[in-house]
Amino acid sequence: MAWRLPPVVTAVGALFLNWRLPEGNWPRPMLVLYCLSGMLMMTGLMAEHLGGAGEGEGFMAKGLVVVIALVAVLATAGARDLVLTYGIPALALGWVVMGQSLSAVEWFSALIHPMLMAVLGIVVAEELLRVRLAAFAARQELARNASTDVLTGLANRRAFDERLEAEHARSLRVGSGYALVMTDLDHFKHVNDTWGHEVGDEVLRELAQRLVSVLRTEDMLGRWGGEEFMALLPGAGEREAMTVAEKLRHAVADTLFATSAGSIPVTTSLGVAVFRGEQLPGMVARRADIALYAAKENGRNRSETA
Ligand SMILES: Nc1nc2c(ncn2[C@@H]2O[C@H](COP(=O)(O)OP(=O)(O)OP(=O)(O)O)[C@@H](O)[C@H]2O)c(=O)[nH]1
Repeated sequence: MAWRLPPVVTAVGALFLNWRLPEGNWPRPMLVLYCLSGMLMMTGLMAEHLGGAGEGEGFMAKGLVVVIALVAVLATAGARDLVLTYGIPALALGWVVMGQSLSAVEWFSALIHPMLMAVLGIVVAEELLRVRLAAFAARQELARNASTDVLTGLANRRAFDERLEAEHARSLRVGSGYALVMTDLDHFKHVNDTWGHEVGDEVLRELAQRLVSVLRTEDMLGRWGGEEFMALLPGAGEREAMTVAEKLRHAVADTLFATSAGSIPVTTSLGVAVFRGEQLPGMVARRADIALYAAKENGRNRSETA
């Protein structure tokens, strides 16, 4: 009874804490304590059994089931806690065994199984942790790929739309507002036709970097279509958005693009639209598109506002 009481007390304690402090910092230390008390219970039952005064093997088997369940939960966090929860009971057991006048063979047979289990448990726990971390990293990578444009590394259309919808909803709710700046390369077909698609791709990558370097951290740039990019400027009004559009335009036009085919002059046209309480974000984007069309019509390498 004395051996079985500590795991019960810690289990009840965990339930109590879960009730009183659901957001507290207690689950991990409590789990370690829970596991340690279970391991000590098992050690105690084994020691008594070895000393001849013990409860039968049936009790040990039941205790073992409890211990396996506890350790399995703790093992998912790696070997760190297991070294403690295995180590202390193993030392206690060694101490008990040494205190008895046993032959070397009896010593060995008493200690070999717990020791073997401890080593195996620690190895398995580390391996489990490694597998779990690898699976987590793979999931993160998958999520990143699903929202990233492969060529430029920018947010793809899907990821941009998600952010735009969130910003639009926020603007409708609290009136914060935002602006969209749509950017399109001028005569990009000519770049592809003259220097090839590879060089066209190099231009797109360099363009993405230059545009990002102009924007603030809270802004977002996404690849909207083939050679179209869209910037979302939270909280921006028309004047501010036009200033940003001009900065973007200069960042492209003022310095030649260094490509594998040599230095190429590149320009962009930009269309600006500011949120005006439209019901759908697509309506704002549509106005940015119309402004961009006007910029193309008015001679390219310029910014226009809707
Ligand atoms: N290299 C490369 N080219 C692309 C990509 N996506 C779209 N394009 C090209 O972008 C060009 C767009 O051509 P147009 O729509 O005629 O526009 P433009 O030549 O830029 O002319 P304006 O927009 O009117 O100034 C086409 O040649 C497409 O093949 C891409 O990922 N890589």
